[in-house]
Amino acid sequence: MSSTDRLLVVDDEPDLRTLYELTLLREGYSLVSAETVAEALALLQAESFAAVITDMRLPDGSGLDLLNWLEQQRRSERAIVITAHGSAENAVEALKAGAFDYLTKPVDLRQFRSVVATALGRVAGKPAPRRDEAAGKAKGQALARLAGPSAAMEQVRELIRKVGRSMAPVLLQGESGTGKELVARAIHGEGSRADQPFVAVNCGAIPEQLLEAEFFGYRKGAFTGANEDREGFFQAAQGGTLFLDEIGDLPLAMQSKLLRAIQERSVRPVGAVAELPVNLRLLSATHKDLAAEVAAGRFRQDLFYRLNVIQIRVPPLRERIGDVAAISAGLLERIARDAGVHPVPRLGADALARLAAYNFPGNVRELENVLHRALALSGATELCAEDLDLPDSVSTEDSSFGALPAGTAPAPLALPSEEALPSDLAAHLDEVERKVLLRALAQCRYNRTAAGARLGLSLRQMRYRMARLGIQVDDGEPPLG
Ligand SMILES: Nc1ncnc2c1ncn2[C@@H]1O[C@H](COP(=O)(O)OP(=O)(O)OP(=O)(O)O)[C@@H](O)[C@H]1O
Repeated sequence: MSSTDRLLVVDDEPDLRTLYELTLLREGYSLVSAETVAEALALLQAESFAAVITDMRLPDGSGLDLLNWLEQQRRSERAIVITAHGSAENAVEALKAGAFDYLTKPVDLRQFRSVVATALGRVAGKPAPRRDEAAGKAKGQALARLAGPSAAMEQVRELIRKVGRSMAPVLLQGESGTGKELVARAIHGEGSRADQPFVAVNCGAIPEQLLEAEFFGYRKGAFTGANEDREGFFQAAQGGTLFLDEIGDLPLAMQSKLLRAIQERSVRPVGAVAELPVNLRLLSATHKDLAAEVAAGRFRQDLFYRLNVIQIRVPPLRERIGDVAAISAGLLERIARDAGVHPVPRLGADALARLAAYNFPGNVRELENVLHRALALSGATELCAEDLDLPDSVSTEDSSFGALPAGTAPAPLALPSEEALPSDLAAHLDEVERKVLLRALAQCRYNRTAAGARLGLSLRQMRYRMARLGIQVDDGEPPLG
């Protein structure tokens, strides 16, 4: 038994201590117990542990005292805090104070085993850490992709490294296209579960009536068309990270169900009788001001509180325009590689100056689109300002375009002012979207995945949009009707 398997359990109730001890011993850990903060500190001073599992309420203080001590001493122990049932404040407080994760009383032993295993980078029931070469390589990749030398980006990367070490929920706030999903991937990549699944969901892209089935899965026969059991996003992300993008778009009814799943750490598939335990890290993102949404009654305060344990603001590109050169270099390399273009084109000095003078309402995604188009149209090894085809100026009022959902913000966004206003905006936008989808599909030989990728959409999002607009395409075949 190596010292990496040694645990410290702190609880003043003898029965609970015995229960935890038996459970952990059966999993193959060695452990020591303490009844008070003072005893625990004495043990911590004498040796180091892989993890500390502590009750929140202790006779001579609180679990937070231990957390603060671990933090001050820069100790490497991961802390798991056990809080009273229904005490969201305690759980959130513990996570903010640096706890790796928390459990609520009465402790579900399956959950207990799984949370401890996660803290130790193991899979419950299996003694050896399940980390392989490939995972090692995946770790840090997204963080490395997050380019930009600005102080703002450096701060974001620093926060990612820090929060990567715990299971605390993180809310990413930022305009559309600023890189929130990339930040989420980087947090996942920095964590102990980088080799487990990362599931990204665009909450705004799922029709309301399908939300529950998509999130929690369903059982065969639960509704017409449910011909087989299907797992939901929660089950797919089991052991890893679930990233809920555009969380502000979730309807209130679904917000309640999500809150319940977070509190209970279990989900019930539509049509199922039993709950399934889930153990995952929840990251969410929004371009909205969620606090204002709460004030307006459109977002549940208790859910906001649960999601917003740690907040990372991803600043708009115009606030860190000095990042444009470094981000462009990385993007050009990727675009050229995907397109099989050699050598990778450079940006000329005039092109860089042009980019630096633009205010990028669509942020990094817009920059990516601009470079995509420039590379496709130019063919030269050095791109000049003209190849970028940027509008002369975009006033800051136009930056509301930055808030358009993913994939609907072509670059650059300037509406021809002479064009007559549509009498039915929704129908007009549907028509625009239909045309864009059809064009992308045609350009990608009717391959939905490739067409989706061109528009910044996943295959799932692409399917929803196509179904909504009645576009029927089988991969590789032109549309029917
Ligand atoms: N700092 C960066 N360095 C390199 N590439 C970046 C950076 N930030 C964003 N990108 C790239 O820009 C594109 C848009 O980023 P991403 O999808 O993460 O934005 P988002 O904020 O999640 O957008 P939305 O809110 O619309 O979903 C992606 O291709 C991403 O890889």
